[in-house]
Amino acid sequence: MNFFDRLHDRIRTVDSVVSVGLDPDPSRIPDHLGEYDLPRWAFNRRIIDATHEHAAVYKPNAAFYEDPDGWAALEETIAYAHGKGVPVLLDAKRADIGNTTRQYAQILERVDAITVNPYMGRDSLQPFLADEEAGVFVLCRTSNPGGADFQDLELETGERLYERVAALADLWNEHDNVGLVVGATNEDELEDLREQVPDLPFLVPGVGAQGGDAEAAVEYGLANGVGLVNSSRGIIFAGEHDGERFASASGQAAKRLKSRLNQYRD
Ligand SMILES: O=c1ccn([C@@H]2O[C@H](COP(=O)(O)O)[C@@H](O)[C@H]2O)c(=O)[nH]1
Repeated sequence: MNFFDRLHDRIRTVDSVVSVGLDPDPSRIPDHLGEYDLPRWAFNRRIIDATHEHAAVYKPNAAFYEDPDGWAALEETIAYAHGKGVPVLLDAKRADIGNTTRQYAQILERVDAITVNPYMGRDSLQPFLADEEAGVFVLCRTSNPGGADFQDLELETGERLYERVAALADLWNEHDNVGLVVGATNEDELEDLREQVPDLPFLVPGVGAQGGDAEAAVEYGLANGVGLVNSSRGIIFAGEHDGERFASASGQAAKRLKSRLNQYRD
């Protein structure tokens, strides 16, 4: 079954478009979890237990797992999320030349969806796009301040670079498996892109810690009711100073975000 059909079902089941970002910064994990072999996994397990009823997906960012214990923590996290029935979107921003990108795409055997970087062009994304079951979210207009440096450049045609990316991603969507990453911090661009590509679901990061606009994220992020609004630190570190009660604080934060976003859903 296609990722976006699975996501549609998941959104209906939990009545939520919240993507819970699993970015377990080791410097912020509660001290008492330090006694575990894999503190990041111990942390994520508790976060998943507390948030899964509100999570449309989990979005681990690969940056927080790129060391031997990290890979192990990520494997456990993916299996546990799947055990709870929650799809996993790996935020890895992948793509490279042919043989390398084919290797990168192997990860789709273990996760449901991935973020990719379009900068190297279509061939660098081909093995991801060819996987009909997986969701492929193409970076389009990112939430960071420097996102404008390249993405807002005006091309000879008069389009912005991010608009060209959206147009190409729409063409690459032969298997209905492509979405865009568009930050909640860019309200005008969100609106512009929704008009340009009405059928592509967006992954919208940047609400919560980055201060993006939750209403715009929902209004423009969803295509036919399908799309994702991500918060990572705002959920998983909501109870950073609550000691052993950190996980229940994250559950409450996920529930609050779900309710807030649901106000704006049709
Ligand atoms: O444009 C982008 C693309 C990806 N991200 C990622 O989303 C989360 C956001 O974390 P918060 O703690 O909610 O700010 C993180 O993994 C980023 O790498 C993004 O923020 N913006």
